[in-house]
Amino acid sequence: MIRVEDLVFDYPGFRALDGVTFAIEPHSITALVGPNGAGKTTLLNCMAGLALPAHGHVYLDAIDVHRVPRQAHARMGYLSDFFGLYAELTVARCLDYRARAQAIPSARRAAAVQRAAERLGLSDRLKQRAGELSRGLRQRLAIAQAIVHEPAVILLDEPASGLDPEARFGLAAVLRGLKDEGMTLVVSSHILAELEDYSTHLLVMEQGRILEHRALDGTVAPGGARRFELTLAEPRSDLSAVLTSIGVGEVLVEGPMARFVATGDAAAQAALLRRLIEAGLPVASFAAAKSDLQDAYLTLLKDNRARGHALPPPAAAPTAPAARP
Ligand SMILES: Nc1ncnc2c1ncn2[C@@H]1O[C@H](COP(=O)(O)OP(=O)(O)OP(=O)(O)O)[C@@H](O)[C@H]1O
Repeated sequence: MIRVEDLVFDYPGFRALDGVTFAIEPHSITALVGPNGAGKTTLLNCMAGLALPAHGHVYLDAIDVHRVPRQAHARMGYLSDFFGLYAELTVARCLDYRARAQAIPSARRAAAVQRAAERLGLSDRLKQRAGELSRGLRQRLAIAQAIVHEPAVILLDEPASGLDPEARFGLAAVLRGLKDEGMTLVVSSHILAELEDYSTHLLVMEQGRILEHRALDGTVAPGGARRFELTLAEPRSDLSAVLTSIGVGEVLVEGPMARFVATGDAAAQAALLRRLIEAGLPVASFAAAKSDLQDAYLTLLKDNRARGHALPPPAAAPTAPAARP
């Protein structure tokens, strides 16, 4: 869906992206994380075709984003970390303005405005002025503007920053909804616990390079094998034997808790739960294992730093830098 190939971006005297390469699958939500200054915003700007790399390419399917940016923008939505809204315009006018900017034909514009408002839960706010909205609703309006042309891909830079817990929860539901409707999302954030709730992939950056890129769905092997966690109401000495007898693998038991690997979709997971209960186990909880993103992220950064940045520090920009628009 998106391919980023050997991207290099230089600010005056400073290399902010240094050979960044990765690919993003369709219908996924990629959490883009990294310490302050890692290069996340620069990467998103390059992916959106707003910053011209010194080297490398960004492809959206077959479209070279920097060669034919207008074609790319027709299929892409972008929300900057410092977005602006026209405070005096109503929600409907803000969306209509963006629909015009995206050259949506007038016959389809009203429907596009309604649809975007509906997707972001703003249908009852269409007549309200943007400047009167709460921060959470302004954020939703900004996202609605970014998707008014129904892009295949949306890039969001720190969409949760400054939102209260309730608004962040609502935002997570919105992002999940967009993915379920078929969009591909890349979301940068520092709030790892929430990213874990809705992201399907993790992309970790440090010093302008990719440290890690992996799926977050607990998949441990091709063919859909996943790691599960089971907690019993009380420990059972035969837990390991029971689990092995019902055909799950890599069983690890600790007191009333067990971790194991099993294959299959949601129906197979339901059947597995039924068999655990039929085997007489007092199941208190059973779910796909969480990856504990925060710990994994901190360990990754620590290991990378302990290796003394096996990667050499980013080089200073060798030539005149590309301008940031
Ligand atoms: N206009 C600029 N001129 C020079 N250097 C810049 C400019 N913008 C960013 N940088 C530098 O490039 C590096 C990457 O910045 P970027 O904003 O992409 O990082 P980030 O990962 O998004 O950071 P944060 O999490 O703080 O938003 C930083 O070291 C930053 O200081």
